[in-house]
Amino acid sequence: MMTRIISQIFYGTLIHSLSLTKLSIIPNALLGIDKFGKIAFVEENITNEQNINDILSKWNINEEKIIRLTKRQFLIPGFVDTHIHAPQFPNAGTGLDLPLLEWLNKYTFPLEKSYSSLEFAKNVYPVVINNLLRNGTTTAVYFSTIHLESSKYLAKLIHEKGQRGFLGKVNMDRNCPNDYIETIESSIEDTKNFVEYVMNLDEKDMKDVKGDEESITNQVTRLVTPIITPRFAISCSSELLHSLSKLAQEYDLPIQSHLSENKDEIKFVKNLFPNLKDYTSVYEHHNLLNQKTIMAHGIYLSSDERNLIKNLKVGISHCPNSNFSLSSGICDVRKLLNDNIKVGLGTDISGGFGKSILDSIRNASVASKVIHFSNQNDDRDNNNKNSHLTLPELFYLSTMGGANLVNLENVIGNFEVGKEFDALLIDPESPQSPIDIFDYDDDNIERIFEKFIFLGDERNISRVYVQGNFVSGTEFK
Ligand SMILES: Nc1nc2[nH]cnc2c(=O)[nH]1
Ligand SMILES: [Zn+2]
Repeated sequence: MMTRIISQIFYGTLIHSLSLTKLSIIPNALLGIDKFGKIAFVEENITNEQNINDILSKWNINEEKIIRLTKRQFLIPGFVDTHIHAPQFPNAGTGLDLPLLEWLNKYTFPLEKSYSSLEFAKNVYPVVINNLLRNGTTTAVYFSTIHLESSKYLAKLIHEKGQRGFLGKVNMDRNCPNDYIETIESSIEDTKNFVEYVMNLDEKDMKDVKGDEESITNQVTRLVTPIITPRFAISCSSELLHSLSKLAQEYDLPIQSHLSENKDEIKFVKNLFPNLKDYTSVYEHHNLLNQKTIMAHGIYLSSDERNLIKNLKVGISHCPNSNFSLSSGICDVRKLLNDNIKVGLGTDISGGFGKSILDSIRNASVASKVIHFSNQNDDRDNNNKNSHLTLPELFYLSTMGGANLVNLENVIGNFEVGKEFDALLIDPESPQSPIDIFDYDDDNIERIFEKFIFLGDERNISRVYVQGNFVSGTEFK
């Protein structure tokens, strides 16, 4: 007897990653979602109405639950932004004339301190989440500021708007302005308060699911998770770093920070921790590196540091727009991948000015080509191991790569049966679409997908789903 209740079906083309190099395009697929937002089935090559009807009756579904995609529309998994500063949104697109440490002091800290006012936060944060959802970011790994009330408000908003989010209250107790700094005691106390508040946000949803008869096989994941967030080694005392690592262990939480982004930053860290071997060792020494840690940037890592990162299963968030915009440098992602290090993409707003992961993909492509031709002379015989990132690789990084960083590789990132449905319905022919399609394209869906990745924008993202829920886009009539 088939008891599982199917709440929605899509009929059309699916595009997703099966591995770093394997992009899968499935035309004429029927994808069913159950009432928990999980993918119940994917049937391939369904080319006639009889086949559709057979599946509908097998699952006891009524025809009205089918959303039929047009010939050129397709579904892709939602994008994962593995590094974004929500409070820096008002600065996006401005202040890109200075390198990191000067940029922080002149532009970033003065903006972030404004979030001591909840009213200020209320004017910014809804815009941030709406904007990201519109751009197809179904999961975001956020920094907020040091402020407890504004950070709680942001967590509640992510939850209400139905985005999947990892949110950290920022911790910093040194080398920052007098009016934007915490004591170690307030930092820890506020972080505990924040963590407990966020953990309770999803309680109700989890209970609703638990109360259901099918709950044992159908547990869904929580949508909003707190993440421990020492800003970076420069702005945290050793004592604070130790206390934060204890907190992460006590609550079994992920951790995020910045690592090896800028040469002056690396020198400063060396001065602050002269007895530790390198920047990565500073975080390791304080027990902050494990498989739940996400470090942004990692541009100047030595092979020893890469080894440590690989062995401890730390993920690197590659934020190429920010790396170009703050003149930080170019991260050699190919080298990280060759070392089997987990990599995802991030926007790093407002170090980077692009709000969409499509922008990160494009900048990651350019960055990898620049690295490739600057390496060409040394590595002529080793072309494959050092080549630029391909389209399947870039797409993997933006979806499955991000899922790996947040340890949700079994929950989101592609359309495997049993995963939760975080997805985007892409319409290359939407009104005002920036994509031109010609007869020459011959309805080749792979070409149209590639055009979306390099030319498309939010106008092509017609509908956005998180855990099966419609969270942004246009309603179907
Ligand atoms: N890009 C970036 N790097 C940082 N390092 C410490 N804080 C920041 C920040 O806000 N942005
Ligand atoms: Zn950052």
